[in-house]
Amino acid sequence: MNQKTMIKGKIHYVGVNDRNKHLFEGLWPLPYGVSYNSYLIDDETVALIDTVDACYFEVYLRKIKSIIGERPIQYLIINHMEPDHSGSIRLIKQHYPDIIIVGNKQTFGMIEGYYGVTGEQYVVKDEDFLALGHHKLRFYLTPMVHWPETMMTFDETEGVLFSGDGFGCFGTLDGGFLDTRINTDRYWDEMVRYYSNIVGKYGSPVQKALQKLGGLHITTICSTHGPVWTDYINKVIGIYDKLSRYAADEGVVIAYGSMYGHTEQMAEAIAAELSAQGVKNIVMHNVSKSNPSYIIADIFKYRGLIIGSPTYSNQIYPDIESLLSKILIREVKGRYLGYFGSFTWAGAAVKRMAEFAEKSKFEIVADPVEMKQAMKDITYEQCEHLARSMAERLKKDRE
Ligand SMILES: Cc1cc2nc3c(=O)[nH]c(=O)nc-3n(C[C@H](O)[C@H](O)[C@H](O)COP(=O)(O)O)c2cc1C
Repeated sequence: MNQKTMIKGKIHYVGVNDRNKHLFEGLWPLPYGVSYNSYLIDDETVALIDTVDACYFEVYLRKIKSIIGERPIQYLIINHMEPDHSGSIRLIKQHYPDIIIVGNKQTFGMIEGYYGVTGEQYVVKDEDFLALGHHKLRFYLTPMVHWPETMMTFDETEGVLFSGDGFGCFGTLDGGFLDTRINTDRYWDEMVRYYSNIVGKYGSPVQKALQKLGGLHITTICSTHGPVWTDYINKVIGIYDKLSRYAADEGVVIAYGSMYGHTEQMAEAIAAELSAQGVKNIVMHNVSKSNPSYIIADIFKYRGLIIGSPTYSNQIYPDIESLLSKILIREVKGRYLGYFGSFTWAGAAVKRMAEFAEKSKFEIVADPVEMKQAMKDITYEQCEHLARSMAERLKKDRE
């Protein structure tokens, strides 16, 4: 058995690592890099599942050929068309001109549009089937997890789910790719950050996909990003299930902007009182310093959210405005909200945050606190009142 590529049965890992990209989607930092996973089934009929970013094509092709030599690949199964996975379709087609591309109705328009690739197709509907020999594949359409064409491929022989971006996470695969052969510690937080930022808006389609997959006996999850999961399947599915229900733990994220430190002092006063009230999980983010992907991840983790902003040119502080937009886009649900702001001559931030509060449909725990210029005794009292109200609301859920 070739432990460097072998997963189960005749399934091999042929993915690559990207240690060069700084920002995924040009937005989200990659401190541990990212992997683009592709899988090769070296059966009587050979199938390739998803491809990799085109930058890595040479190393990718070498991996494929190290397994099948000069044998042809009959099928290229496309679970997801995002270019970090579909990027090598045209090059694969050039090397394997007779390859039959497998996708659903939504897939092929995108293949032609992105890559000008046409040719023989197998257009699958939900639960259609493809036998390769030992491995027997069934296709499950999972639209909007997180593009319209997304689908998953299930190998009924060995119980292996090729899940596309579903169950994915950031982080390269350093040496091994199987969860049983690597230290998985660094992937858990990166899974929450990946889900909340990349897939986060699509909680309801993810729930539908989980229901559809609920009856399958899954022994292995082969996602397009991160480790191949065998030992931690329940944990991985549990994380995706919890996050897609917007369920969260007891705790409070305080995200604030501050130019000269006064709004920050309000945040400090709130945090100190929350702690005095017995709230243990308090995460403070200065939005000018924390990348928003970490703030969003924490907002998915915790039920309490307190936002603070100075008034800036009669508006909310720009980085707070951007954060509020990210929260609304992701349609985060079921959070308890408090907010506070500051100004020097005419306050606007608190008014604008009230508009956000209404749109978010979050439960507001107390009146907002608005401070003119600097902290006074009354500001401390108001901040502490806001914190106590948040703590009380969180504690109710303990009952
Ligand atoms: C570029 C700029 C624009 C500002 N615009 C307003 C404004 O429109 N209305 C206002 O009352 N204060 C305005 N301020 C004052 C800030 O709101 C004030 O300095 C801030 O609330 C203090 O909080 P901080 O110490 O946390 O930055 C502005 C300050 C700056 C630097």
